[in-house]
Amino acid sequence: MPYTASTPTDPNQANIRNADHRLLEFTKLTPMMQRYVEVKEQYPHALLLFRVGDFFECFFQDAVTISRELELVCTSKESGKEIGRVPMTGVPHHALDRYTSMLVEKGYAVVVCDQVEDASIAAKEGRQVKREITRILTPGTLTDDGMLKPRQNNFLAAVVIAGEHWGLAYTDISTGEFVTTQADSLEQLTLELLRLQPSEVLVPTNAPDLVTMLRPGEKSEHLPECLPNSFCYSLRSQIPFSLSEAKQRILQKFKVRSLEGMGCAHLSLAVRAAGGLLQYLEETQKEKAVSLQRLHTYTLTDFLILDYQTRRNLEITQTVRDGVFHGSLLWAIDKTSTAMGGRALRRWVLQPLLSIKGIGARHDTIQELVENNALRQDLQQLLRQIYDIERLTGRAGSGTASARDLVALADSLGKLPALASIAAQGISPYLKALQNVPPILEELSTKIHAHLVDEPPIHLKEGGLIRSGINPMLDEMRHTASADQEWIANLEATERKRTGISNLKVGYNKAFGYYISITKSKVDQVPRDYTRKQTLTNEERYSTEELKEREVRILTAREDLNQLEYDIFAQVRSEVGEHAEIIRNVSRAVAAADVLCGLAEVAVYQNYCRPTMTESREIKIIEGCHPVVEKSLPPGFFVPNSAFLGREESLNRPDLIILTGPNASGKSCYLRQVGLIQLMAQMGSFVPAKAASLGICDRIFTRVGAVDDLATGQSTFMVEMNETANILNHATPQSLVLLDEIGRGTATFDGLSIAWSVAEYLATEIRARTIFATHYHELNELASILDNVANYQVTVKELPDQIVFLHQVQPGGADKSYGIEAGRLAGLPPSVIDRARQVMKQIEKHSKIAIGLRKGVKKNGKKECEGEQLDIFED
Ligand SMILES: Nc1ncnc2c1ncn2[C@@H]1O[C@H](COP(=O)(O)OP(=O)(O)OP(=O)(O)O)[C@@H](O)[C@H]1O
Repeated sequence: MPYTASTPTDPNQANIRNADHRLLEFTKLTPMMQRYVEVKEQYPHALLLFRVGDFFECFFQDAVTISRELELVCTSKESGKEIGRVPMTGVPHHALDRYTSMLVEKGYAVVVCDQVEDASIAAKEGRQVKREITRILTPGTLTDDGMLKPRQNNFLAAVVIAGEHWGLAYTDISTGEFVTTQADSLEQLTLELLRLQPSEVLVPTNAPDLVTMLRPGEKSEHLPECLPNSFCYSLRSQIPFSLSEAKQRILQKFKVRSLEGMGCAHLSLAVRAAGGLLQYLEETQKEKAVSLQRLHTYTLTDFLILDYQTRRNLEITQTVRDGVFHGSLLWAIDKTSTAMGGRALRRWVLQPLLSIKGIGARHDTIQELVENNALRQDLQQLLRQIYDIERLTGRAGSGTASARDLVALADSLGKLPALASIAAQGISPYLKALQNVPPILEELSTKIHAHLVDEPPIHLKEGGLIRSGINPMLDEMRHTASADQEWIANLEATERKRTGISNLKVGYNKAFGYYISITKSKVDQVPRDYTRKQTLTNEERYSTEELKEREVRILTAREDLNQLEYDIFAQVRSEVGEHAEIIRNVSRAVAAADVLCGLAEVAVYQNYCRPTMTESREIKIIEGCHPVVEKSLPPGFFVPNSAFLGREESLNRPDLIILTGPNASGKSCYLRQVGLIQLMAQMGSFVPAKAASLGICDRIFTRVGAVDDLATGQSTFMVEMNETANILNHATPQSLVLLDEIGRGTATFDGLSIAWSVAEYLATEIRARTIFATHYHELNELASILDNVANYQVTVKELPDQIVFLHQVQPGGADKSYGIEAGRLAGLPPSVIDRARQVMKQIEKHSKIAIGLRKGVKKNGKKECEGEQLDIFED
């Protein structure tokens, strides 16, 4: 549906010259359009959705077109590559929410417009249809360079402290999710806050460190990036979150006798945080706006820990360079069909599991969905028709759902039995969970459909919501009202006949009610019983006793009627709200099934394999790929590489790999791909490899690249050292450590020494599974000293006038760095290159590096040297 821009004729349009030219189709710059212009400038990737009658169409922005199958296809502005698509064929307006929330979930700003005039009239007059923006939905805040930051969410959190330990409770205002947990350290707590990105955190005054840390703009080791700009926190000294008071509040709120069923009975800090949050919600009246789900508890130690740097370096939800969704892991694997599924996938990817059983249940389900294409496709087809049940139920529970929300909810609930019966063909755990749809949900769906009309109006108090035959009183009132309406309809003809005024009209407006309108030239024919109501330039408006009487009757009856309709609607809504907990349980199962169908689809199309998960320390990846780089390259271009890590009694695998290779050969890519494969396996996904056997990791650490942190005034080297210190202080033998270029931010010898000792410490003291990418070829010597260290290199082929990157990781250390060669290819002047070669020869001649070169003897897996182990650059 291509867009054709018209030439601006309205002077108002001059104001929008900076905006996208497509705005020219608006005929008037309303305040909302002005807002659109601002949004468009702020959010270059905003999509614009137009509502046209019962359907909405999408007008493409820079990056969006509509494909032949009528899907909304979003493509990257820079690369022109597709980044996602949404089916758009004849979507009824109540489906708008589903699509918009899905797009917002995926990181787009969405502008929704309503058509404000009849398209056929506009077409006849050769004009564009007038549209007005009704809603602008933005997913997050803007970065300095105009890109979208990840969506800002609706989390509200409360924290309590006792010694080293913390209680953390949070609620998602849009879904009513209400959760509590405990953290054993400040690091654990802040990691969780970073994952949640709450828009508000309540902090007690006795946690000054956290208070300082959360101050906007403040950065620290634990919170290296402050939470979003909109983030604010309240110091609630008045909320002592006392245990007994907190318990009382929770019991009262959920009308239960004990905390046992909520899993937090023994976790006093979690209870106090939850109680404090409840108190805050009550005090600030926010409680009325949230339909809280029953409190549940989770344990932070059930999940693989991904610290802030690792989330950033592995580009899990957004890319490092641009901070955008496109190019992230989530982008590569998100094939969810529902907004709930999208949210669940995000949770899963940020909280990979530690339990083999839990991971196995997800893998089993994916395997079944991979093997049974028809089952997966049938499920996905139905899932696409399901709206955001979680949020719609939340709105029903808090009394903010519109009639359209309820109809959308009913449509979705009505699909669940069919979904369950398709799932019944499966045997895996998550499909079984989908089979239990409580009958009450179907009853609710039927009830909503029986009560509400198919296309209810937006405004609840304007009537027209409830079907006939539902309430005798309503039917009676409608009957009376229609008799009066008929009387009014006949009045014009009656009065024309009585007065002989052929152009007499009966009209209505909100300020003056019903009136009889007579043109000025005919006023001498007005009967005596007419009383004047209003004088206009060319007409006089009158009323009669009878008309006044009818008017009062009609207006009162209409008000009563609308009120009764609203009451009936509110009753249905609150009935839905009463069953919110049951609906949410089912919606969680739907979201999980959606995630798994999506992951299965990715596994099928990208040829992923099911990893074997073990309790061992083994990391064995055969022909692994980087999920994002592979997807971004043409098929067959990515060179797969294997990885073997984790020394064990019987097996001679290394704990530490020293990875060398020229610039741009693929070291970082390899490093990240090993991390991503481990993470994907533990979140329950299949992995981009031919085969994989993976021991569970407790943490993944990464240290990639050297970036100055100007905001905190930390130098490249200090940032690097802080991050390295954090790794050395927290890594365990179960951890996976990925280090890229440690020691590059300082003088060569200092850097080399530090790189050496860090690698040695990791291999001998911690024995964490580590890949250490470096340009210091001297580190290859470590492999001859330590049994659990191996050298690998990324290979290149040298041709007379160029280097060909083979991107192949092979055993052995690289003996050449090709740095000067890279400089030559980059266009450094020949004289500079020649001089560099000369200088290098000199350095090589005069400096002999003797790092543990002396003959050593093996003892306890370590080679012991006769003399000093480290003699660097000794002549
Ligand atoms: N296995 C691979 N198959 C195909 N292309 C690859 C592979 N690995 C990396 N590449 C390509 O090579 C580019 C450079 O890779 P990468 O950044 O990992 O190199 P590097 O060795 O870490 O470089 P530097 O030392 O300069 O940081 C990547 O952007 C990617 O497009």
